[in-house]
Amino acid sequence: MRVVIKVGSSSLTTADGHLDPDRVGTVVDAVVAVRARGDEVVLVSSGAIAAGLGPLALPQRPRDLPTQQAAAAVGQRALIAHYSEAFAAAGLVVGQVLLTVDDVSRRSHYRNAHQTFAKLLELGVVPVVNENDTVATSEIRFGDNDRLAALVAHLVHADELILLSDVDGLYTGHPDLPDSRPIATVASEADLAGVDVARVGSAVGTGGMVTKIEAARIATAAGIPVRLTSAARAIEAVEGQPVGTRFAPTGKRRATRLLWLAHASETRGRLVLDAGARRALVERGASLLAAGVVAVEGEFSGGDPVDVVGPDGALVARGIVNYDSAELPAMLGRSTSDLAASMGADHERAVIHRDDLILMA
Ligand SMILES: Nc1ncnc2c1ncn2[C@@H]1O[C@H](COP(=O)(O)OP(=O)(O)O)[C@@H](O)[C@H]1O
Ligand SMILES: N[C@@H](CCC(=O)OP(=O)(O)O)C(=O)O
Repeated sequence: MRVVIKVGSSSLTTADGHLDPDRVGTVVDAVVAVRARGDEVVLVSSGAIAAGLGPLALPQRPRDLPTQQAAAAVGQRALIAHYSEAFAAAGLVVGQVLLTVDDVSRRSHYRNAHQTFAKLLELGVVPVVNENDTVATSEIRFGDNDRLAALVAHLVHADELILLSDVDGLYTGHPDLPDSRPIATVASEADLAGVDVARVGSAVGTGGMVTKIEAARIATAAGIPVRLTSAARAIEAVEGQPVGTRFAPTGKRRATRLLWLAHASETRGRLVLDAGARRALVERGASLLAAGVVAVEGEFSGGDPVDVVGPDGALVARGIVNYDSAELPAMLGRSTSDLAASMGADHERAVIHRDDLILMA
C-alpha cells in the first residue's frame, strides 16, 4: 500500500501563526502508524505561510504574493525542522520536496518528480511535500495544496489519498449552520448535487471545501479513493475506519499531466479546428495536425497548454502545443508532407500529439 496524506494549514498552526506541536504530533503519529505496518507514505503538508506569520510578527495571512512568499520562506524552514525532529524520534528520515505546477504538467519535469519520489520511497524516506511558494508566481501557482496532493497521489501511484482538515468531513452545507448534515460517502457526482461548499474556510487555509472536492474529483477520476476527515482523526483514517467522508473511485488511471490540464491549468491560447479535425480528435483519438486548424488565438510558446475549440467555439480538448503562436499561422491548413518539404523535417510533428491531448467535450 502507498498512501498520500495531506494536512492543511488550519490543522497545524495556531491562530497567531506558530506551529502547534500537539497538532503536528497527531499527523506525525498517523504517518508513523502507516510506516509501522510496512506501508509507504507521502506527506503533503501545508502550513509554510501560516507558520511564517509568528516569526515575522504578521498579524494575519498576508494578501499580497511577495509577503506570502517571504512568510513561506521563513515558515517552510520551521515546518521541516519540526517534522525532521518529530520523525527522527520514530527513527524516520524526512525529505523535503517542493513542487511547482510545471513539475506535474511538463513532461520532462514530471518524469523527474516521479523518479525522485520512487527513490525516496525506496530509501525509506518520508517525503514531505509542499508547493514551492517562494518561487511560484500568481499565474503558475496551485495556491492550495488539495489539488497538489491529488496530483502527487497520481504521480506516486498511490492506493489512497487522505485529506486532513479542521473539519471532520464534508457536510451538506457549512458545518456551522444548524441544518448541515455530514456526508459519509460520495459515490458519484450526483451525491454532490445540492451540497453547499461556497462559504470560505479557516483564516489560515486557502480554498476551503471547494478545492478539497476538486482534489477528490481529480484523484477518484484516476481510480484513487479519497478520505476526508479532521487531523484529530488521522489515526482512525489511516487504520481504514469509516470516519469522515469517503469519495469512491470513479475512473481509471491517466497521465498525471493530462489530469492537470483537464482540471486546473490556465491555458495560454486557443486553436480553432475545422469540422473534420474535430471529428478526428473526438471519434478517432487522433493527434491534431496543422491541416485541421483554421485559427490561432493568444500568445504561447511550444510546451504551453492551450484550449482546442470546434468551429462553433465550443471547447473540445486541451493539449500541450508543440509550436509557438508566432510560427503556427504559416502552417495552418497545410499537410504534414508539404510542411516538411517547405519548412524542414522538424515541422512534420503534429501541432498537438495525441498523448498530450485530453478531450473535454
Ligand atoms: N459543506 C462544507 N462541509 C465542510 N466544510 C465546509 C463546507 N463548506 C465550507 N467548509 C469550510 O471549509 C473549511 C476547510 O477548508 P480550509 O480552511 O481551506 O482547510 P485546510 O487548511 O485544511 O485546507 C472548513 O473548516 C469549513 O469551515
Ligand atoms: N503552500 C501553502 C499552502 C497554502 C494553504 O493554505 O493550503 P491549505 O491549508 O491546504 O488550504 C503553505 O504551505 O502555506
